Amino acid sequence: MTPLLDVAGLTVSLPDGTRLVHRLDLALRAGERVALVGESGSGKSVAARAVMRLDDGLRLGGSVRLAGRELLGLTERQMQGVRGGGISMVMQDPLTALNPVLPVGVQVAEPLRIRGVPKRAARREAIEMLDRLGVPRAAERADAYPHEFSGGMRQRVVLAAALIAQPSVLIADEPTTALDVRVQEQVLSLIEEFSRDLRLAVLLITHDLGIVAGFADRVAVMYAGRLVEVGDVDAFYAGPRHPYGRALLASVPRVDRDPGRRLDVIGGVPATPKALPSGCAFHPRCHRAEAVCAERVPELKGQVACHLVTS
Ligand SMILES: Nc1ncnc2c1ncn2[C@@H]1O[C@H](COP(=O)(O)OP(=O)(O)OP(=O)(O)O)[C@@H](O)[C@H]1O
Repeated sequence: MTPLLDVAGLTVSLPDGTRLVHRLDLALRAGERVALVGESGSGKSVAARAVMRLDDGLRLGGSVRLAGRELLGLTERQMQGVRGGGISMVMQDPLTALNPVLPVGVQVAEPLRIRGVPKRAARREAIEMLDRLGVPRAAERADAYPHEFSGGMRQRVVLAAALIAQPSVLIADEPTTALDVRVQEQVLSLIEEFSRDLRLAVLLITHDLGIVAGFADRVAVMYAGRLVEVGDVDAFYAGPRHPYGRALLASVPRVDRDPGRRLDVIGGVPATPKALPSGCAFHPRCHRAEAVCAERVPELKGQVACHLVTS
């Protein structure tokens, strides 16, 4: 079956040629939920923003197709039609995503207004969407301002704005990081509900493996700008194939293990795409497919990538 979102060989570089994301391949089917995990700086957000074409200064290569339509060649005007309607994105901090001086109902309705829906009809739909996402007294609350909402309610408002124009793909970049655990679960289960009911494909970006198991169908692991592993969620939790995936999983607290046991720590300095240790396999001059050869590059001992391959 043709994927709904098909990212193939996506490369994102700084103007000086430094690669932040290197040949990323990832496909999402309608209704599928994929978690993109990896530690801070591994390139998850850069990749997601590239799919949405949000970073002007970065150079993009490869291909991003939505329902067969190539997005990388589209003009900014054409992309504005895709954003919100085809692919929507929800970010970590709902406050920065919302305009503090506009009532939330107006902001939720905006994607419909951009698409020519008359004001009253757009407001009606915005209230319905807020209600569906569990905002109490939605008709009344639509006239309130973002600061009058709690963090969890604000994230529901952001979600309502992201979903109102019925996108087929939702990219959620750490959507629950700023929320407490109970609200985190509520927001994730709302996203899951939409995914199931409306066949919404979801790419959930997170560094929290604790929330992935109950949510995703597949897990994709990024490390230093590369996708190092993609697999079914059950297979991933049963035994990640890549050393970095294994290290990531070992550092997650689990109730079924000795609660007194100290968590594994991923040692060394994380290799970010911008600051790759020289001699690392991710370095352009190295031809090794595996992460890093610590034996061949002894000065790399102590770097996280070496630990992984030699452990
Ligand atoms: N516009 C930019 N210009 C230069 N470097 C950038 C830019 N955006 C991101 N980077 C760098 O690219 C790398 C990847 O960043 P990115 O935000 O994608 O990481 P991430 O995996 O999403 O991390 P986090 O979980 O902390 O959000 C980092 O080293 C970051 O400093």
